[in-house]
This record gives sequence, C-alpha cells and structure tokens, in this order.
Amino acid sequence: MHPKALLDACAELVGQVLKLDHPADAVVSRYFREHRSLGPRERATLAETAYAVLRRKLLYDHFAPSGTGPRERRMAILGFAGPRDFLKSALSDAERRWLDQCDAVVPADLLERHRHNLPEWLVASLKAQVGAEFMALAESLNRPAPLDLRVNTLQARREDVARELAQAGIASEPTPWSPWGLRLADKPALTKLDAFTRGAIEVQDEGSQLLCAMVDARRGEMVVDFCAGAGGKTLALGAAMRNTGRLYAFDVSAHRLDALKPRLARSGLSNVHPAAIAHERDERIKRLAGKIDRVIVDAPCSGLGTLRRNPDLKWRQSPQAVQEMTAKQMAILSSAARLLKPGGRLVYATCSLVREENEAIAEAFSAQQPGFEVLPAVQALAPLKLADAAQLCSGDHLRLWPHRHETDGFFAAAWVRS
Ligand SMILES: C[S@@+](CC[C@H](N)C(=O)[O-])C[C@H]1O[C@@H](n2cnc3c(N)ncnc32)[C@H](O)[C@@H]1O
Repeated sequence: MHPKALLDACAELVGQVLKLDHPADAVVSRYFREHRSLGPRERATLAETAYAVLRRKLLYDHFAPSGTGPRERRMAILGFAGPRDFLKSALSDAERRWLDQCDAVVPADLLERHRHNLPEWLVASLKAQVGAEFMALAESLNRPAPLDLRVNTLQARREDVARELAQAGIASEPTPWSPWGLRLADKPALTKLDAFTRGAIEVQDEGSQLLCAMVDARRGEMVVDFCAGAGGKTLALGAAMRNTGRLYAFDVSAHRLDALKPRLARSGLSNVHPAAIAHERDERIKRLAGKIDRVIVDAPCSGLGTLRRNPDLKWRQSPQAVQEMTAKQMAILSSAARLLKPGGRLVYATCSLVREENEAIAEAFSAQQPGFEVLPAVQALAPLKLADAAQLCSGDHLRLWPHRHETDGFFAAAWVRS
C-alpha cells in the first residue's frame, strides 16, 4: 500500500477508536472486516498505530494543537507504528517539520501527565498503592504485553513444546513462575501451528496461569469456574485435574461460553461441563450448594490490569463504573461461596489494579462470612514450590503488577470453608 494511503487509513481508524464508544479491539476487527484487501503487515501497522494513540493520548493531545490538518491525522502521525522514512514520505513539508519538533521534545521537560498518560482518578489510586514505583508502573502499562502460552500438560511437556516451537523458528523462554508457561520473543501467528491445532498450547498470560494455580484443582474433584467466559482458566483447571472429576464452566454469557467449545475440542478435555446461567443465583447454583471442592470467581471487573493489551479501558472506565462493578462482584462472590463444601477452597480473582475491586471486596467478604477462613496466597501457591512466592503476594493476597512481574495486573484472594 502506498504510504499516503496507509497513513489515511490509520487516521480513519484512529478517528474511530478515539470515539471510545466501543472496545478498541472490536473497532479494529470491524475495520478489518470492512477492508478485506488489507495485508497482514498493513493490518499490524493500523492496529499498532491505533493502540499507540490510545496509550499516549494525553501526550499526543498536548502535541496535536501545534500541527495542521484533522486531529485524527495528527494523532495517527504521532503514533504511526511503521518506519520513520516510510511515514515521512507520506507527509507534507509542514507536517514533517512539526513531527521533527515533537520528536525533539525531551521527556524530562514534559508535565507528569504527559509522561504517564493515565486519567487522574487512576493516578491517585495507583500512587496510593505503589508509591515511588508509580512511574515504572505507568511506563509498563503503556508498553505492549509479551505473548505468553500455557502448555497443556495433558498433551505435552513444556520443554518439548519449546523445542517444537524453536523448530518452527519461534523463540521462547519458560515463564519465571508458572510451570506451564512459555514467553515468546515475538508475536508470530499461532493458529496454523500443529501444537496449536492439536491443543498442546493456548495463549494465556502468566498471571492468569498463576490464578489457576491458586485454585490447586486436583484429580477427581468437583470444581466450578463461576465466570468462565471463553474458558481460559477452565482449560487450565481441567488439565490440572488430569481430565478427571467434574468441572463446571458457568457464565451468564452463552455467547462467551460458545467460544470455549472449539478450545475444549482441541484440548482433549472431557471433564468440562459448560452451562449458561441466568444470573448468580440461578437454580443450578442452588442444586450444587455445599457439594463443590473448589470454586474460582474470575469476576467481571474494570480490566484495568490489562491496559497493556486494552489501552482504551483507561479512557472508557470511570470511578462510577468501578463502583457499580463492585456491587456485582460482591453479589457473585457471595452466591458462588454457597457452592463449597466444608474444607472446600474459594478463590476470588480480578484483572483490576484498584483496591475497590480487590482488597476491599476480599475484606468485605471475610467480614460478612465468618465461615470462610482466609488462606494466604503463599500457602495456596505452595504446590508450585516457588522459592520466591512471597514476591507475588501482598499480605494474604496474590498481587501481580506489570512492572514487577511482567504479567498483566491481577489480584486473587483465597478462603477455605470451615
Ligand atoms: C473476567 S471475565 C472471565 C474470563 C475467563 N475466566 C477466562 O479466563 O477467559 C468475567 C466473566 O464473568 C461473566 N459474568 C458476568 N456476570 C456474571 C454473573 N452474574 N455470573 C456469572 N458470570 C458472570 C462475564 O460474562 C465474563 O465472561
């Protein structure tokens, strides 16, 4: 594609994602469906440009007024995710001079907000939690995430899969904490690989893998994944159970559960029972009350821990939306807790960075439910035999941060029903 045409397309897509009325990944997918002739490299440039603009929106909003032309074009120029020479060949002389001026600005001369590119309400919440690490956290949230895989240990060993990937020209490293994870150096297309089609690998952030480790699901048990969605955690739990016992995958979204079906077929698991529920107090939950060994509530949340992948969320979320979410989280957790038999383990998890959805929910649950005893995360993770499990924890909870652990931001709390 001609540089000018590609920049025009980037500006069009940037204009669409900046409306912030739909998730950016859905806007990008729709754009690709409507422009089927785009090749893989053009698609990559378009998507990465749109994401770069969302990541650095405050900085680019600061630079944009001194340029010329439509705002979305100026933003697309600033975020353009391709070679500089290629970009410059698409620019007018005035645009080129303006871009050179913007490039010459030294970060140390910028206001803090133009360096962290986060909304103020979130800045306050993060500073209160990580203090002097705030800028390192903000920078890591504004970088793309690496691509992590989980090896399906029902089918293959991690080292064998790493060797198989290497033979296909894909470099990987074992993840530092999860025993099932491989971190890839690049972002290759995976779906045509034999390891993928036969179900030996799934894409899953190391942090998500560690949430599953907190559940420690065992052979022959009755386990519930209460908010299973497309089943990322279900698949990991099913493999940990060695395809024995019974694993219920509940979700209010039948559509999301549908996306689990092809993954299940690849995985070779036959112990999983997906079921759409109407709400968290569904009849099905009542029938299983007191019968379950382990329950994970991977709660719907603000998703702010996934800003590396979903940078639009920082502009689409708000303190009010978080507040509304917490009522739902509490209701789901309380209802899911009824499933457990005495001695059973409950895990509450989010991919949020804010206390309200994390520690505050765990503390409120403990206060309301004296029949549930806190299980410190270090103990919950003991089967992994990690020398440094305490590094993953804050107090009794698992607390993962992108700048410390190179995972998305995650929280998990565990209890045992007494
Ligand atoms: C964080 S996502 C789950 C991701 C999934 N566990 C995975 O690992 O891929 C939260 C899920 O909770 C579901 N959900 C929302 N309200 C619910 C409710 N009342 N009961 C059960 N699931 C609910 C949403 O449909 C969404 O799929």
